[in-house]
Amino acid sequence: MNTGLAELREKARAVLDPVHYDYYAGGVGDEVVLGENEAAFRRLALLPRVLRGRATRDLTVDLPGGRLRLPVLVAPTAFHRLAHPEGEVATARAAAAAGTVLVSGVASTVAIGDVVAAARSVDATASVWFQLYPQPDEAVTACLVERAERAGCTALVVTVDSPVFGRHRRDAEHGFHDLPAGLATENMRDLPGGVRDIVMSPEVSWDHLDRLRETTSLPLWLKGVLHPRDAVLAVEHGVAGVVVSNHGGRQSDLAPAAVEALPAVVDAVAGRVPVVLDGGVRGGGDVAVALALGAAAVGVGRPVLWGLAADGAAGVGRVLDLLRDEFDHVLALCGGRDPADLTRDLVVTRGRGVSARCG
Ligand SMILES: Cc1cc2nc3c(=O)[nH]c(=O)nc-3n(C[C@H](O)[C@H](O)[C@H](O)COP(=O)(O)O)c2cc1C
Ligand SMILES: CCCCC(=O)C(=O)O
Repeated sequence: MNTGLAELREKARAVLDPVHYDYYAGGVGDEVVLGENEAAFRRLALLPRVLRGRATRDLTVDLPGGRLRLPVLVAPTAFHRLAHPEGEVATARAAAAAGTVLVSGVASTVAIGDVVAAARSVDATASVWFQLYPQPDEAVTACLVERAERAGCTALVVTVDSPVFGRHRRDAEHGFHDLPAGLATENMRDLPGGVRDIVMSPEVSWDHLDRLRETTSLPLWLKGVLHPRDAVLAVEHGVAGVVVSNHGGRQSDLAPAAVEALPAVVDAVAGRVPVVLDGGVRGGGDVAVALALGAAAVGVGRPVLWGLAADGAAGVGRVLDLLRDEFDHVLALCGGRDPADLTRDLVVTRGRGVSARCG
């Protein structure tokens, strides 16, 4: 892990209520996938290419829903006001200042309108995406989508890896089920039928996704895809992009490491839509490996929460700066001029030698 990120994590651990630290840090079940997401990156290496570099590198990536000045976006995570009193407002400012996208969760502790306003107060062109779980009551989903549109969000991210809540052992041990007094999921107020809670439903289907897509003209990303066949279905159902993710090891503890699921999804999608990866990205080298395996960008979840807890917007800014700086350095070391120079032939599995057929 990048040493700066490790320091921020330790600072976060020191300042956070241990119950809230464990909510952020923990995973499902035995936390096998939680560990594997990071370990899988350490099993991969990048072959440098020589004599083809450039003094300054262009890290920009264009995605449906916004331009990123570095190929790292802020993955949606719940309850930022547990980490810092400003919550998602601070995260939004930092993401906008870094020139990247905040995917703001439906389970935010600041209403989406205020999140977008915070981002735009820093950069009038900032893009904020809205993440939601498709609700079994489609009137609720439609209302959430309309709120995101009215707020000025430029894409929707539909999370589909949560037919039921993941069982997080650390939360169960602490008895952590509810937000403390004074904090609430602000997007979940005044919804049809008086609904207040986010519902996870195993009955949500591709039909729900089709109907959701008909209610909006925003680009729609599908988050939580691991099976290549689902990636193909996603394209057939008209998504603008796919996020390969096991929810940071918080849903099925039998899932593969995110980066291990990436190449097959990239192959299945075959360039028709961009693929983003999240899970276990802890340094610029991980960003480079994911891009070399075909991701257009990566998402980071927990490191942003550590930065937020450690130092509010400045801490989140530090996380994004560290990742940008380290990614740029690794790109230079690989003889890359821009992210497109990171190709799959550069990726090697440690301990298995290098194929003479590379490239
Ligand atoms: C505390 C926490 C809360 C999360 N909440 C959500 C959420 O509300 N919606 C969602 O789609 N993903 C959620 N995620 C998953 C992240 O979007 C992302 O997939 C994951 O954190 C990436 O792994 P990383 O933390 O190793 O970077 C959450 C993750 C964490 C750690
Ligand atoms: C309804 C909140 C869901 C948060 C979440 O997705 C997580 O903690 O992983």
